[in-house]
Amino acid sequence: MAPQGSQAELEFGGPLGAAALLLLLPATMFHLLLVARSGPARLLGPPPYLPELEELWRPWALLLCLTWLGLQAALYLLPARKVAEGQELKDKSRLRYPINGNPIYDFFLGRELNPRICSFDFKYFCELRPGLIGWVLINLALLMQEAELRGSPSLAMWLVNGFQLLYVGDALWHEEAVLTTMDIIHDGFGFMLAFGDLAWVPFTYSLQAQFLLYHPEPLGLPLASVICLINAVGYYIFRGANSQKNTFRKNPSDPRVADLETISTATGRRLLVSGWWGMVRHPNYLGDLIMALAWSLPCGVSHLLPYFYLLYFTALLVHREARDEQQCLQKYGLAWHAYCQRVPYRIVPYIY
Ligand SMILES: NC(=O)C1=CN([C@@H]2O[C@H](COP(=O)(O)OP(=O)(O)OC[C@H]3O[C@@H](n4cnc5c(N)ncnc54)[C@H](OP(=O)(O)O)[C@@H]3O)[C@@H](O)[C@H]2O)C=CC1
Ligand SMILES: CC(C)CCC[C@@H](C)[C@H]1CC=C2C3=C(CC[C@@]21C)[C@@]1(C)CC[C@H](O)C[C@@H]1CC3
Repeated sequence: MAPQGSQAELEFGGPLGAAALLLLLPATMFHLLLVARSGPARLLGPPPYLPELEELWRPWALLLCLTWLGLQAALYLLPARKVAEGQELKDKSRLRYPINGNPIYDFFLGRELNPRICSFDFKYFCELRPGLIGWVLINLALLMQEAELRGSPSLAMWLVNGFQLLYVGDALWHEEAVLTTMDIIHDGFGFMLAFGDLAWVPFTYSLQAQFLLYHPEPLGLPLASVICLINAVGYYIFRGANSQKNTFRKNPSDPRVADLETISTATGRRLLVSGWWGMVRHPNYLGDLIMALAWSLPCGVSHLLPYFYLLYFTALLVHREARDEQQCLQKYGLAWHAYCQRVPYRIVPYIY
């Protein structure tokens, strides 16, 4: 069993890294929001102005947030829903309580793996609905604001809204797949996921639409078609890879995956070594990154700001891939080494 508590290897740079991220993440989010609405929209450099403290406090904004969470929580609790069985958890239901846990590190990553009140699972609830749907609603509000401002929404705004709506719709349609992510199985529910899900996703993932509202970008049909093609290629790889693995994990004899080549592991689970998962070790990340590029391109190339998501996401996925690699090495040992030899590239064929 993987070491836990005080013996576990610390991630995210340990307490120092966690302390830095606690400050950096909210500061970055504020910086991006302030800069997006300024004329020069400079990603690097100080923000154009700092709002007064009173400007940051609006009772109705708090009420709106609480109402949004309350509404989502009520919908989540509706009795008419499918109940899915989750994966075996990292702690195998045996709890250990180290006395001298580091409070900053624990606050960032969360001590509690899956906090629940009755059947209300805080982490699962936050991971998808409020933040992802909130992101789409913010995008839509920006589209409507642009229509009010300029008579009709621009083609660039339509593309950004359409692409991101597809992405969120896909995540909600395949909701059950979230149960196999490391966020649910491995990470605690701390600042990273609470802030990430509820603030970072809706406010920074909608940055392209925010940028377009203040910095209109003329976009011709030929270029728009190329961008649509890039998004379609990304989505094809992303969905193909995720569905192939999910189908295989659910039922390895399913005709759609039964012919794929696999290697056995000591745990009894097998690893795919052909199909999407024989191309690179994380084909789904590759597709996701191609889509991220397609979301930025409608904003033109005059500013770096709309490419923030692509840059951040590349860093997130490289780090996530390394973490997943460690976890797979612990789970599968020699079989994982064999897989890495057979499929040497991590995300981008022949490059990385
Ligand atoms: N937009 C965003 O901000 C983010 C999006 N994502 C997206 O979410 C999706 C889920 O990503 P994530 O949770 O990181 O992980 P993955 O869906 O990539 O799952 C990784 C797991 O898949 C299994 N696996 C790995 N290789 C193989 C293989 N060859 N054959 C069979 N199983 C294999 C292993 O688990 P096991 O063997 O136990 O099944 C491994 O731990 C991705 O599409 C990603 O792009 C992720 C993070 C952020
Ligand atoms: C605030 C930090 C910099 C990092 C926070 C990370 C979170 C925003 C992401 C961690 C894993 C995520 C996943 C998704 C959204 C972003 C977070 C919460 C998806 C739900 C996006 C849609 C995909 O289809 C599934 C993803 C699972 C992981």
